[in-house]
Amino acid sequence: MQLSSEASQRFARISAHLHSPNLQKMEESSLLRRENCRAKGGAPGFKVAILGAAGGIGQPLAMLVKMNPLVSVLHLYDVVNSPGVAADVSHMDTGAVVRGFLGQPQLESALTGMDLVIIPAGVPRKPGMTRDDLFKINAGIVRTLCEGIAKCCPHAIVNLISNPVNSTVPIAAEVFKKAGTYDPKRLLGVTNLDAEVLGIDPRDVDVPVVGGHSGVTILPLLSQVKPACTFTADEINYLTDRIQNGGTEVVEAKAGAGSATLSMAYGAAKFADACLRGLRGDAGIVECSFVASQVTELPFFASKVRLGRGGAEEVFPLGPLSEYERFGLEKAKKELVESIHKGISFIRK
Ligand SMILES: NC(=O)c1ccc[n+]([C@@H]2O[C@H](COP(=O)([O-])OP(=O)(O)OC[C@H]3O[C@@H](n4cnc5c(N)ncnc54)[C@H](O)[C@@H]3O)[C@@H](O)[C@H]2O)c1
Ligand SMILES: O=C(O)C[C@H](O)C(=O)O
Repeated sequence: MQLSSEASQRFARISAHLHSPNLQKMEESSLLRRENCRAKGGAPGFKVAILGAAGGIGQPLAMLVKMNPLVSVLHLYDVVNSPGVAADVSHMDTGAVVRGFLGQPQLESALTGMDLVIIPAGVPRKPGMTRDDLFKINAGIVRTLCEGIAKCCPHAIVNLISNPVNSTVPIAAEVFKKAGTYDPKRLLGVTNLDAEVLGIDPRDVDVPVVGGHSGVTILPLLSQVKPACTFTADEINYLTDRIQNGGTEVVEAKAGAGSATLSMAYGAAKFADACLRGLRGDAGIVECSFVASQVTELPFFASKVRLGRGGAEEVFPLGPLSEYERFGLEKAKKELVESIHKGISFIRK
């Protein structure tokens, strides 16, 4: 086939590149150039690491974060399979430079220089288990990963997904306190999935879901729903139960194959995007998250927070509660105090 002169020149240029003796150096320099590229709109791109990136949440989350124009570098870390996930995701034609890191020896390289670290590492529930049943395995995983964060990217914002969140966030806080790097504004438990099981189009409704992330600690404030509407007592009981047990519904439906992964990856990607827009300095970024808090007498609590350059820069109070919600709040706090104490004493023991 006779190539046109322009096509043959282009072919010659590509062939010269592919056969160039310093191809690897050229590729690295182009990756470095992209790494420092400006995100859309001229702001610097952010560097994000996912720890547990080969998991049921980690893989779709990696894909969704790779699609985020605010991300210039994406590090995918796991103890298995992360090089393959990185190779796969790197073929997406979006801006972020993707690298894979495998196992403890590569944890520090995965973390160094990161702006945001998302942690879905750890085992999920099987039917009949509570999230607290995951503590004995996941507590140690979260401790080790957070020790790496304290050493390699102490100023990164941390999005903690690993359950039991009501205990893993206190664990992370204690690790950071021991390392002298603790900034309560930069440690956020991911609980936004709870608000998306209302059974109505979540794009049309906003309900603050406060407290924690397990059973009765998940407290939807239906009296504060926007747009405003009133529910009957039966509807309030039904909706509250659906939201508190949304995760368990998925665990039972998956019948041993795990818990929410695709919906969690979506929720976590949205939450990470909110954190990055806050880091960029956007105003009015408000999400619910399990954070260090003075909203109640407990040291940690989930409520609406305003995300900014410093992380959760403002923690909002609960606002007016119905009698049903005040009762639910006392039940939530009773369980939460135990979970928080369990996390803290795991490190302080
Ligand atoms: N916060 C929430 O709303 C929410 C929602 C869903 C799931 N979860 C929790 O997220 C966690 C992950 O769930 P999943 O379905 O993705 O599980 P999964 O088993 O599919 O994936 C977990 C991944 O973590 C990795 N991993 C294990 N030990 C590790 C370590 N030391 N360092 C790095 N990676 C490690 C595994 O290799 C695996 O790839 C579970 O604890 C689950 O309960 C939380
Ligand atoms: O339910 C689980 O165990 C996973 C997660 O916490 C969820 O709410 O989906």
